[in-house]
Amino acid sequence: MKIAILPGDGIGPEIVAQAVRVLERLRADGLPIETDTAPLGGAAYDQYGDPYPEATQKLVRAADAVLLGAVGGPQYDTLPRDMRPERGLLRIRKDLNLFANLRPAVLYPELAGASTLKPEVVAGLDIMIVRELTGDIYFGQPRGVHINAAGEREGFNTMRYSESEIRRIARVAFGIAQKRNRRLCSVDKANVLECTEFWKEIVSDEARHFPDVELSHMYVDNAAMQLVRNPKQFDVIVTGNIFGDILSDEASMLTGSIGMLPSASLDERNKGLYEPCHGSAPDIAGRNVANPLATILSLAMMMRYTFGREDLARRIESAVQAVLARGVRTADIYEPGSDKVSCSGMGDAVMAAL
Ligand SMILES: NC(=O)c1ccc[n+]([C@@H]2O[C@H](COP(=O)([O-])OP(=O)(O)OC[C@H]3O[C@@H](n4cnc5c(N)ncnc54)[C@H](O)[C@@H]3O)[C@@H](O)[C@H]2O)c1
Ligand SMILES: CC(C)[C@H](C(=O)O)[C@@H](O)C(=O)O
Ligand SMILES: [Mg+2]
Repeated sequence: MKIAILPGDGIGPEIVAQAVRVLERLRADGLPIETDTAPLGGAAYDQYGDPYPEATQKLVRAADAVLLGAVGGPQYDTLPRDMRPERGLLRIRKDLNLFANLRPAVLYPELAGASTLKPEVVAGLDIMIVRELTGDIYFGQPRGVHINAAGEREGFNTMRYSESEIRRIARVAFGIAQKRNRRLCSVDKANVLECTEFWKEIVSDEARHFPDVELSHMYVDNAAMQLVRNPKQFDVIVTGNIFGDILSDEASMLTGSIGMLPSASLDERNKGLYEPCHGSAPDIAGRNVANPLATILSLAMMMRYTFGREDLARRIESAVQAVLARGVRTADIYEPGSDKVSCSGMGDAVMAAL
């Protein structure tokens, strides 16, 4: 099992360090893990002048799975676009063909009070957002800023999806729905955007192969509203890159904090990159206060999806649940009366519960 570790920027190194402790425990218990570390994002730009340098490319291409912290920071926001940390992240996703991004929003019962929504609205929540990750307005050409016919500067990006891109993500989402409660909601803006009307047509066509899954469609603006009105109506959501980015951040607050939301980004053969859904949180970086659970839970997803080790995934998830049940909380999920710990303190608690 070759695992590439990319700590990234901001809180990335702090949260990844806690997940690596968990990995090391699994290795000590006999799991044949080989790890190697490389920079991505701003850290890579600082070292190599490239947010996705060759050394990192080599390492991740040879790995079975990648564990990533997060990238980005205000000091990089004025760099030319291709040098920015976020571009490094988009390049690695494209390079490894990680088109299927799974973002499960699961509420641990102990955190019902940490959500900003009423406990009865979120209690028992378990939804899976399947976000297409290598297409859409993120990668469509042309893009840029030019002078238009009226002589004015104009910025533009292009929303684009090919039929095969839609079919393959639809098949992944239907497959996941089959193993859950067999309900799939495809989110689009088919009332306005041709590209997403095409999305809806192709997803509907794929439904023929999955007669046991109930397919519904929803406009993205309504979906944003329904997610906070009655999130438990959803089982699996499938959507494009930009809508999935936004809806998954929204869904994170249903679980108490963005610091709780893990993700898996998979290719056709379940090689994967695993990262928390949140960013590098420059506002709290370097203070040892970030919540490492989304990263630790991403490691659980790695065991499940890339290595087929459901037992180890459950072991990690049970440890997280046990720690939450004991009232251990980082600042983002803190409630009066609970036991407030640092980022590494949360790591200590998870290690003790493993
Ligand atoms: N996958 C990624 O690497 C990724 C994802 C999103 C944003 N970013 C980048 O991160 C930088 C900051 O972006 P942003 O501020 O919009 O989003 P962010 O997710 O980094 O932070 C949003 C808010 O959530 C808090 N937060 C995030 N993760 C947390 C954690 N683990 N524990 C506790 N609190 C946490 C932050 O302190 C902040 O208040 C930008 O450069 C952005 O481009 C990277
Ligand atoms: C940093 C950015 C490129 C990234 C995205 O938009 O996909 C992030 O927001 C995410 O959700 O992983
Ligand atoms: Mg995002």
